[in-house]
Amino acid sequence: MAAAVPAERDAVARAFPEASGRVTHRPGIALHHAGDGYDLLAAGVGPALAAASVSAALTAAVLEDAPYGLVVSAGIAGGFQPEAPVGSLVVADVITAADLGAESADGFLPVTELGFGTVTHHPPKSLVRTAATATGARTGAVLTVSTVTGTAARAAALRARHPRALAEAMEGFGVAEAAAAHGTAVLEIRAVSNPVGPRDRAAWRIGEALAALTTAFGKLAPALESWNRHDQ
Ligand SMILES: O=C(O)c1cccc(C(=O)CC[C@H]2O[C@@H](n3cnc4c(=O)[nH]cnc43)[C@H](O)[C@@H]2O)c1
Repeated sequence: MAAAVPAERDAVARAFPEASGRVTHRPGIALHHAGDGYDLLAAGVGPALAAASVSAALTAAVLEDAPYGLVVSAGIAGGFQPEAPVGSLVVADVITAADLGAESADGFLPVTELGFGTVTHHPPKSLVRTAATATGARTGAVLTVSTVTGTAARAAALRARHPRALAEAMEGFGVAEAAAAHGTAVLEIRAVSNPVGPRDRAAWRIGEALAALTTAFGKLAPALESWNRHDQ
């Protein structure tokens, strides 16, 4: 599981009360072992550091002959209103880099329209279903942005480009790129701490979202045990 910051990682860790608290250091990362085969990583804020950290974890695991079967990007997020209210959970059926591209007179052009790379990753459908059923999360697109939305105009523009967007956060696409490079399945689950829209940091309900994340992982971890990645 890759969160951005230690507070998010520790919220997930609270869903594993029997965990030893053992920490393994590998180049560039610290892996907190939660038991049941889960390692928890504070991968950093933003898609670039998240990708670098997750890639380091995946590579270290392969070199130790214990490759991961799944990477989960998890944390708090902004929720598009009214579909994703504060305190609710969102599981991504599409992980999209929303600001990876170029501006033009005709509007935003994703890098794919410039002839490069990708802007979307699709977690396995059966995994999304399993996670959403277990946690009660809504499913939809989760956007990855490098700039937190701070105006109603920007929120509206993102929704116009991504009508299925339920949430925005800053790491999912980076985590998914690293997972894809290693041929590992990815899932993104987010607890909504604030509405996407005019910046009002004082209104972020971080404690409520972190508690929702703990509850979600308490249900998600056992559900993932039975998930079969070939049943997509
Ligand atoms: O200040 C704290 O106590 C605290 C505890 C946990 C997390 C934080 C963060 O600031 C996490 C940053 C992280 O959250 C995601 N996020 C949350 N809301 C949004 C949003 O509206 N737009 C984009 N990203 C959002 C994001 O993934 C950040 O990395 C603080």
